[in-house]
Amino acid sequence: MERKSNKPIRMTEVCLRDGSHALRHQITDAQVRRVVRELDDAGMHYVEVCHGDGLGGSTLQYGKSLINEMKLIEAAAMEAKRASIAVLLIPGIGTVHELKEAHSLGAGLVRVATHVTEADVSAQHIHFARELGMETVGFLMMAHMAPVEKLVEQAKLMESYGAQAVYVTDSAGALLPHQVRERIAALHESLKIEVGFHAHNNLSLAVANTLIAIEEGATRIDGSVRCLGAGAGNTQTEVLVSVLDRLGCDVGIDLYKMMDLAEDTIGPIIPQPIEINKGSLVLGYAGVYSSFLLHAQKAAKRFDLDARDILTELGRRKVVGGQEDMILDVAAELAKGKLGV
Ligand SMILES: C[C@H](O)CC(=O)C(=O)O
Ligand SMILES: [Mn+2]
Repeated sequence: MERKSNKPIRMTEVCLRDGSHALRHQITDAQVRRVVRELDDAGMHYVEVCHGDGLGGSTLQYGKSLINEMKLIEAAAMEAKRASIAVLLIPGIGTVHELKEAHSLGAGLVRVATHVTEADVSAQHIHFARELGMETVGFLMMAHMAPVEKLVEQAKLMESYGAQAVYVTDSAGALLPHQVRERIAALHESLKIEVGFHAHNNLSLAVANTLIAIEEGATRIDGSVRCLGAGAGNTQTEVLVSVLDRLGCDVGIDLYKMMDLAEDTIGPIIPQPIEINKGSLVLGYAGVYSSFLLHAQKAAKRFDLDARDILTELGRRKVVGGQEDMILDVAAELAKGKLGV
């Protein structure tokens, strides 16, 4: 495979963070321990562990965690011999206090996540993480909502604050292949630091888009084993590793071990198939944050509505991560017949 970067590809497994959405944040420490142990043994580079909405996300608004994420981070760090434990932090949801605690328990990398046009709110957290000595990465969410020039501008801000890599984050699984190509190419050209890509599979494009990202120079790549992530899940790790292997690109991850983990360890944890169904498809089609799916389905039940109508209206309003309260507002308005469907 032709790649614009000659740096090694390093993968982050997100099933224990993005997958937390799909599991309604009910992950146990025993599950975390087993998954981390097996990922570590398979050669995974980074394993992200925390609430689905990042540090501090366990709230009524985002969903309460069964087990305190700090306990999960500590358990993960105890199991990982080679892999680095990563956490995600959305400034405002998580604070520097939680970051400090996560670091003291063994987290080695933080991804500071903001909406794609709001990189400026990441400055304090990026600086703080660098002072702690953590590997520090910027994560620009809902990347389909900004034109290429804006994305480059925002990524450069994160670079100037000290980020060591910046991700294009396709939170809604809405980016089309040519849009991934132009975004990653522009960042690879404009930044001195590494570029990453995080996909959601709502339009069944996650693996294909990830391959394009790698061709265009992305070297930090996210996957979720068995697609365990929000919406239709992420780039399926074991599938990506297989395809990369077929393309002659060795990422140093043991394929059979990943397959066994997907089948024997993750399979029994998943309460419902993570698939492209009418709900997750609408996420990608309408450009809605993937973690809104289960909240919208719950609201649809409560107000006797079709979740697709709620999601479509949220997409029309260009709602972004952090505006989860809008899901109930929109559902209530639809139920009162205030909005046409
Ligand atoms: C907090 C979000 O779930 C982060 C993420 O994985 C995304 O935007 O996608
Ligand atoms: Mn995600």
